[in-house]
Amino acid sequence: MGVSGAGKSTIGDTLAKVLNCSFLDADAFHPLSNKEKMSQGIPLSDEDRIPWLETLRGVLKDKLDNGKTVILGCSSLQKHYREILRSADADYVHGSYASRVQFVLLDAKADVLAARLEKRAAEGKHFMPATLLQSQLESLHIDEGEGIFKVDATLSPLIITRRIIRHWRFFLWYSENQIQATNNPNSILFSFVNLQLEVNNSKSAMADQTNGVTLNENQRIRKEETLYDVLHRSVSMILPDASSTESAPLLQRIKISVSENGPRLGEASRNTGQTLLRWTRRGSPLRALLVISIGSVAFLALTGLLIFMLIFLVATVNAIIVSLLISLAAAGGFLFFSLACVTAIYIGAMSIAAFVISIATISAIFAAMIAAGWVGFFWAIWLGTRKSVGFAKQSLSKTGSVLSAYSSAQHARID
Ligand SMILES: Nc1ncnc2c1ncn2[C@@H]1O[C@H](COP(=O)(O)OP(=O)(O)OP(=O)(O)O)[C@@H](O)[C@H]1O
Ligand SMILES: O=C(O)[C@H](O)[C@@H](O)[C@H](O)[C@H](O)CO
Repeated sequence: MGVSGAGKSTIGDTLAKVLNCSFLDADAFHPLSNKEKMSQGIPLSDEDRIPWLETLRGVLKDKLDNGKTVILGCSSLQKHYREILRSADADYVHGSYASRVQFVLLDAKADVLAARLEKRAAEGKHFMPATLLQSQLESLHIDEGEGIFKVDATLSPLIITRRIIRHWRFFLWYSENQIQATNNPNSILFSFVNLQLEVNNSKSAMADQTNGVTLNENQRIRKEETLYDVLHRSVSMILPDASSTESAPLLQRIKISVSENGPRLGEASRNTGQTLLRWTRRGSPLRALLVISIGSVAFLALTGLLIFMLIFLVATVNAIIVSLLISLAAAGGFLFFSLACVTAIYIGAMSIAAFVISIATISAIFAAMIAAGWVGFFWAIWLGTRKSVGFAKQSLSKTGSVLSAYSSAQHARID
C-alpha cells in the first residue's frame, strides 16, 4: 500500500517473483471512469473507490479460499478501505486487524514521490498525473493499532523486498502443515498462511520449527517473539547479506536494526518470561527449583553488576567533576597571571609612549621658540638698518636744503 509513486507495482512484482506467487496491480481493476477521472487530475471519491475495493476483495477471497499466495499492489489509503480488503479473509473480525490479508506501507517523502511521478509522466508511461500526489498524501491515514509495517520506499527494491520478507518471517500467522523444505539446501520455503516466504538462513528457519510453539492445522497461533528472535534479527539486520551484492552502509543497517528492534524488546522480554514460566510449570518440581536457583543467581549477579556499574558511574562522574574544577582553577590562575602581564606591558608601553611624546613636544616647542627668536633678531636688525639708512638719507637732504637756503640768504645780504 501507499500513495501513487510509492513503488507498489515495482516492489509487489519483485516480491511476487521472490515468493513465487502471483502479483495483482489494483490499477488493472479500476473501471474506465475512475482512470479517466484520475487522468483529468480529479481525485477519486469514496463512491469511486468502494466498488473497486469490493472487486479486489472478491479477487483476494478467491485466492485465499483456494490456498493461493497473492501480492496485491493497492493504494489502500484509508482504514475503511483496508477493512474491506481484510474482510477477504472469511474469518476476519472487523476491527481486529488479525487477518490473513496483511499490509506493508511503502513510505517516502513527498519530494521523492513527486520526482518519480514527474519522471514517469514525462515518459508518458502512466495515466496518473503528478498533480494528484497532494490529494493522495492528504488522504493517506493509518492507525497505530493496525500494526502496519512501514518500509522506507527510497531504499533499493531488493533491500525493500528483503526487509518485507524478514518482517513477515516473524510476524505472520502460520500453520505447521504448510511448512515444507524445498530442494534448495540453502533455503526453506515457508508458507505463512498462504504466503510463501523464501528465507535465506536455513538455520534460523529450522529453529522456528522447533521453537516450542505447538502448531495445529486447524488452529491459528500468533507466533510470540522472544528475546532470542529480536536479538537474532537485530544481528542479522546488521550483518551484510552474503547472498546479495546490494547492502546498505553499516551505520544505516545499525540505525534501521535499532529502530525496528528496539521497540520490540519490551514485549519480547515479557514473552520470554512467559515462555520460561510455561516451561517451568510443565516440568517437575526439580525443574522449578533449577529455574529458581538459576534465576536467583542471575538476579543477584545482575543486581551486583548494577550496583558496581552505579558506583563506577558515580566515581567516574566525580573524577570528571574534580578534574574539571582543578582545570578551571589552573586555568583561572593562568588567566590572572596572563592578564597581569598584559596589563604591566600595556602600562609600560603607555608610559614610554607618553615620555616620548612629551619629550618630542617640548623639543618641538623649544625648537620653534629658538627658531622664532633668531628670525626676530635678524628681522629687527634688518628693519633697524633699513630705517636708519632712510633716516640718514632724509637728514642729509634736509641739511643740504637748509645749507643752500642759508647760502642764498647770505648772498642776498652781501648784494
Ligand atoms: N525503490 C525504488 N527506488 C527507485 N525508484 C523506484 C523505487 N520504487 C519505484 N520506483 C520508481 O518509481 C516510479 C513509480 O513506481 P511504481 O509504478 O512502482 O509506483 P506505484 O506505487 O505502483 O505507483 P501508482 O500507484 O501510481 O501506480 C517508477 O518509475 C519506478 O521505477
Ligand atoms: O486510491 C486511489 O486514489 C487510486 O488507487 C490511486 O492510488 C491510483 O490508482 C494509482 O495511484 C494510480 O497509479
